[in-house]
Amino acid sequence: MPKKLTFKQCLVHLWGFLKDHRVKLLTGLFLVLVMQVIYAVMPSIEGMITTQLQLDVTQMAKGVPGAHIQMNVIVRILLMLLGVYLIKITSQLVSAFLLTDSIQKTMEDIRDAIEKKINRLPVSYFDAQETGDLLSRITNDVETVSNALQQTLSRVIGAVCTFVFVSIMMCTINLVMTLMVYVALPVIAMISFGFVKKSQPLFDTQQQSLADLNATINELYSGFNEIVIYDQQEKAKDRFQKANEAMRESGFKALFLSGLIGPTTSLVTYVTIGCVALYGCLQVLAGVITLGQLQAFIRYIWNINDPIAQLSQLSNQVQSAFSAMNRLFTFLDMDEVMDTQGEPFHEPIRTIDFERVRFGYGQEPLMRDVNIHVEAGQTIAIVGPTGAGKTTLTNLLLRFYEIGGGAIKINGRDIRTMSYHDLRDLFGLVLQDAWLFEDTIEQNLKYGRHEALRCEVVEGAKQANVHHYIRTLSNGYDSLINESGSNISQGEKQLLTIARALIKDPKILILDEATSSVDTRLEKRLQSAMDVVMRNRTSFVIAHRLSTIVNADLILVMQHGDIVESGTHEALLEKGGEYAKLYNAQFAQE
Ligand SMILES: Nc1ncnc2c1ncn2[C@@H]1O[C@H](COP(=O)(O)OP(=O)(O)OP(=O)(O)O)[C@@H](O)[C@H]1O
Repeated sequence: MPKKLTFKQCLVHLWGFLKDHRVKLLTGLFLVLVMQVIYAVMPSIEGMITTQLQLDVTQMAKGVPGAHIQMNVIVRILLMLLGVYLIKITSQLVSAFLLTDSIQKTMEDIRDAIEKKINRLPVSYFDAQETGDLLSRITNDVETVSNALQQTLSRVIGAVCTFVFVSIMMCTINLVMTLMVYVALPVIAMISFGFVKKSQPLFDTQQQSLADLNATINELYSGFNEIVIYDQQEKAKDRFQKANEAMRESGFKALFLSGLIGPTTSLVTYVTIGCVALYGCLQVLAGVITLGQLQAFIRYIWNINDPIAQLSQLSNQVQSAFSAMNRLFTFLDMDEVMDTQGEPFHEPIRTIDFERVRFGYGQEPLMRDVNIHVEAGQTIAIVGPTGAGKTTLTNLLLRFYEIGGGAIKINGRDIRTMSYHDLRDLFGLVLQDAWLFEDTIEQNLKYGRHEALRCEVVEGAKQANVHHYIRTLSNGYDSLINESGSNISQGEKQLLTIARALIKDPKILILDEATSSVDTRLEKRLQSAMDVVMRNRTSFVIAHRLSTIVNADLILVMQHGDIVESGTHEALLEKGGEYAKLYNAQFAQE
């Protein structure tokens, strides 16, 4: 398991990904700073209007000759306000554009890197991973980091700047009043952070309850028939009600607690404002500060509370962004398989050999001493009970896993000296669990050879007995296969994968015969398609049907990872060993 990264290491990785977009991002963040300076200065400018009015009115009251409301001064202040307001709006727009653009491009780069990484990871990595986990890494984690950069980063920077700039502005007005606010601030911070800390686990429980509720509903629907048949409706109802109740309870507590933050911090703020206003009025009367400054100061008290509330809420988002970054970058740091830069391999197949091959998925050995010799064009049937190692044998041939000892050779050349591309290009796969992707039938058929012409595709489909079926579809070869491939039957899918193998025309074929029961007509179609695809081709067949076994040039009988018997059908039957037992048992069933 790779080591978790520290916060600093995550930031270093992120900085690396930002390389082409750093200037944009930093300019965007600089503009956030400009916005905060303006935000801090605006109340003081507004206060200047009040101060000017107060001055003019006082002079008029005193009967000073020529005293009047100096509209020109007020208009000048208003124009100044308009100017800074325009700068603020422009900064906001430009910074939003720059941040979004740089962050989305960075996320695109990260997603690209993940996609490339997936292709460079050893197959064994995927054994230990849930597909869902990988998907969530690509989608959710990247999204969380993106949101964190887009919103959280600018909000955190904004909040810190507001705090600093507003503090400076308050100090310039009156130090004692600033101190009074600073006494109240820790109380507000404690309330905010305390409530968030208490409510967060409840929000987590609410999320968990929601997941439980969804799982319960999902099960209720998917297992509806079983629930009814086994008369478990009451139990199912109980489970649903419990999950529902748990969700209500945690949701109520979480919302109630977080809802208390606003009123309680406001209460402390109002008390502070009361005290500051009282002291401030005395200062105004004493002529230490102006009325406009007092007005601005009271605005600042509200403004300085904002960052504290924001930071308390953002702390959770920062944490989850850090976890997401950690998962992403730990994944991107994983060891990759190094491809071999060997001589290209373009010769026709003459021989395939397993020489004293040892292998185990973990510490436990599975194969201890596997020896096979195959001549070009032969059909090799691999038989054995479930878990005997049949699939493993073909996985080793494709070099999905590295062997622990011995060698696998093609034409006498160790496959470890070939590049993955050259090696895997030799093979065609027809597996039980036919894999098709969301695209047209033609694209699916051309998967192994993109340059294949339409006529070659049609020829392949004809040989695989699936052309007529494709013709019955409304769009023929351009018909779309949906995401799960559920709009075609299992048997047809298999015929399509056989056609795909025929179109690729590989030198070696690996065929995992279907065990799922298909109707006799389809079985015949499948059988003859398989015969065609195996004809004159070196083929490894994980065999389940007697016909393949009988006609194979070599039958390998596997047990507990090793080959316990090998030979032709007749020879093995005559021997009366494991194969004979297996064959007779199957024959009795047929
Ligand atoms: N990726 C893996 N990681 C760990 N163990 C594995 C892995 N794949 C297979 N095994 C184990 O190796 C042994 C051989 O498995 P393999 O799939 O090769 O058998 P098989 O003969 O093809 O079985 P089946 O007919 O059921 O497909 C089994 O004990 C299996 O549990």
